[in-house]
Amino acid sequence: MESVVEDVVIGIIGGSGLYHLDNLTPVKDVNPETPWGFPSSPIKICSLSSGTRVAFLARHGIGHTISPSAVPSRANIAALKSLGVRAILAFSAVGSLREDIAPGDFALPTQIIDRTKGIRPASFFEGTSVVAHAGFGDPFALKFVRWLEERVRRTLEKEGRGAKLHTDKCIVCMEGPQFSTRAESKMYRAWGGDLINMSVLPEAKLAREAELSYALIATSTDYDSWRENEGSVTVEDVFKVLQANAHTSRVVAENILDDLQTAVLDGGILTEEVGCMRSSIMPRSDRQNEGDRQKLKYILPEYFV
Ligand SMILES: CSC[C@H]1O[C@H](OP(=O)(O)O)[C@H](O)[C@@H]1O
Ligand SMILES: Nc1ncnc2[nH]cnc12
Repeated sequence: MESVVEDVVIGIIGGSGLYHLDNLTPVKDVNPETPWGFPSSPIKICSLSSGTRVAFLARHGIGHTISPSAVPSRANIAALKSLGVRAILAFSAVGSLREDIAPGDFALPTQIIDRTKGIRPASFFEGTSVVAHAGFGDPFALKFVRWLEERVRRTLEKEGRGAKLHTDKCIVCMEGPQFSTRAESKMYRAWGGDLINMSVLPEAKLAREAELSYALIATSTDYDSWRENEGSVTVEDVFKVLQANAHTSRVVAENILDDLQTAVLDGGILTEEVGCMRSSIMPRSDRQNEGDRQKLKYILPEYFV
């Protein structure tokens, strides 16, 4: 197991367009091998000018070589936890299902609709003899999300690009890799979806199982395919906005990470997730396989002694 990287308690997961945080100073790369394999890319430990260090991971690999269905999310979450990370701030390029969420706007979702197709390993307990049912009614760490709201909004205002922050939104996570049909896009709107991506699951579920606080900054790139008389989304549309959104994401990270480090170390924004698996794992039985318990110890050392 990779040893804890001193002082690193925040993990950043960068999505499409956000493959590095080059406004921070690189300290070193680490590449922990977990019981679920290696993460998408080596993890970059980066430092702010204050000395605050964070762990950055590119979800699709540095050269965007991993498609959303093939992202090794279990290895990603386990690797971050093994370094000592306690809160994950993830970024994602998303489609907008609402007129008022324009390309270039940012959003902090609080709910998810799962439209993945069961082909992604979605639990650390899958394939083991240990059964657990993590609570997922509130799929994001709500205290962490609330903490972010004011700070992200202020940063967007200060940056002056006109990007708005939308809160309390519902994100649909689809399988892909193809984009949605027009009928699906309209159906998601009727269901109450506001945003759509291909990445928030199983990432958010695995963070919960590993007792990590997880929040997503959704950066809007397009209007998906629901608008009458408009073309349906293409990668070309997404790319038109991706670089500007990635730049703003780096500015947001740089502006909030010092305060976030303090908040995480205080523990004030972590209270919901820490300890949540204690009541989610089925009681120990002598039928549980010892090898499985050792594997799970990697993410939950308190429960698998
Ligand atoms: C490049 S468009 C579709 C692709 O972009 C998003 O990636 P990420 O969430 O990692 O920013 C979306 O989820 C899809 O994977
Ligand atoms: N319209 C869209 N659908 C799914 N994922 C996306 N990522 C960016 N735009 C998207």
